[in-house]
Amino acid sequence: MNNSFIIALDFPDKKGVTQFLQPFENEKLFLKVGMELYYQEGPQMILDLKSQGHQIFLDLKLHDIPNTVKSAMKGLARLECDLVNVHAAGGAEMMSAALEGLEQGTATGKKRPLCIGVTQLTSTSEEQMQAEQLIQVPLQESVLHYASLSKQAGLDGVVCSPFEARDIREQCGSSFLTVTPGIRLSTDDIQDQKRAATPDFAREEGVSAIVVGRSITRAEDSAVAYHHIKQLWEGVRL
Ligand SMILES: O=C(O)c1cc(=O)[nH]c(=O)n1[C@@H]1O[C@H](COP(=O)(O)O)[C@@H](O)[C@H]1O
Repeated sequence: MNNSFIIALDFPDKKGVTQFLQPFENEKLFLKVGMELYYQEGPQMILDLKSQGHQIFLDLKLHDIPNTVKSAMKGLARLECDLVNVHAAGGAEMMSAALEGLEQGTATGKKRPLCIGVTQLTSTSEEQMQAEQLIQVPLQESVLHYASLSKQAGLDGVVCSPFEARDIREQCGSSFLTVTPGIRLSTDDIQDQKRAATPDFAREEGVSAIVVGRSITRAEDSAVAYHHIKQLWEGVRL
C-alpha cells in the first residue's frame, strides 16, 4: 500500500469511467470509487473494475451508530476491495465496530480490506473547523487527535493532508498509513480543497499514498496528466 497513486473516479456513471479508462488499457491502476459513482452503479461497478485487475479504494466515508456501520462493513467486505474508510469523528467504538464488520464479512483465506479514518476533510480550513465544529485547538492538533483515536481503535491509517502526515507518522508509527487527497499541481486551481499540496511535497513528507481526482479526470489529456503527476510523485527528474 505504500507509495500508492490512487485515481479518484468521480464520474456520474459507468459510461464516464469506461471512456476515462480507455487510454489506460494495459495498465493496472489503483482506483477510488466514491459516493457519486457507487450510489449510481452500485457493487457491480466494483466487481467490473476488479475483474479488469485494478486495485480498489471504496470511499464511502461511513459515519453512523456502531451497529449500523458494523453491518454495512460486513456487506462491503464481500466486495473484496483493498481499502475502505470511515469518519474518525464517528468515534472509537464506531471504528472498532467497522473493523469487526469487515473481519466478519471477509471470506476465509481472503485478506480483510484495509480501513482508514478520515480525520479533518482536506476541504476544511482551520477557521472553518473552529467556527463550525467548535473545535478550538489548531487544525493540526485535531487531525493528530483523530489519528491517535483511529490507531487506538485498530484502524490501519488515516486520510489527512500532506501537511499533517509527518507528525502522524511520528506519533502513530511508520506502518500507520497516511492517505492524502487534495493533490494539485502548482499551476492548478485548488477548487473546493483548502489544504491542497503538490505531489512532490507529498513525496517529501513521506505520505503513504496520494489521491488525485480532477487534476487527471478533468485534464485535456488524462493519460498525459496521470503520467506527469506520477513522475512528480515518484521523484523522477523531469
Ligand atoms: O476520503 C477521501 O478520499 C477524501 C477525503 C478528504 O479529506 N478529502 C478528499 O478530497 N477526499 C476525496 O478525494 C478526492 C479528491 O478529488 P480532487 O479534489 O478532484 O483531486 C475526492 O474524491 C474526495 O471525495
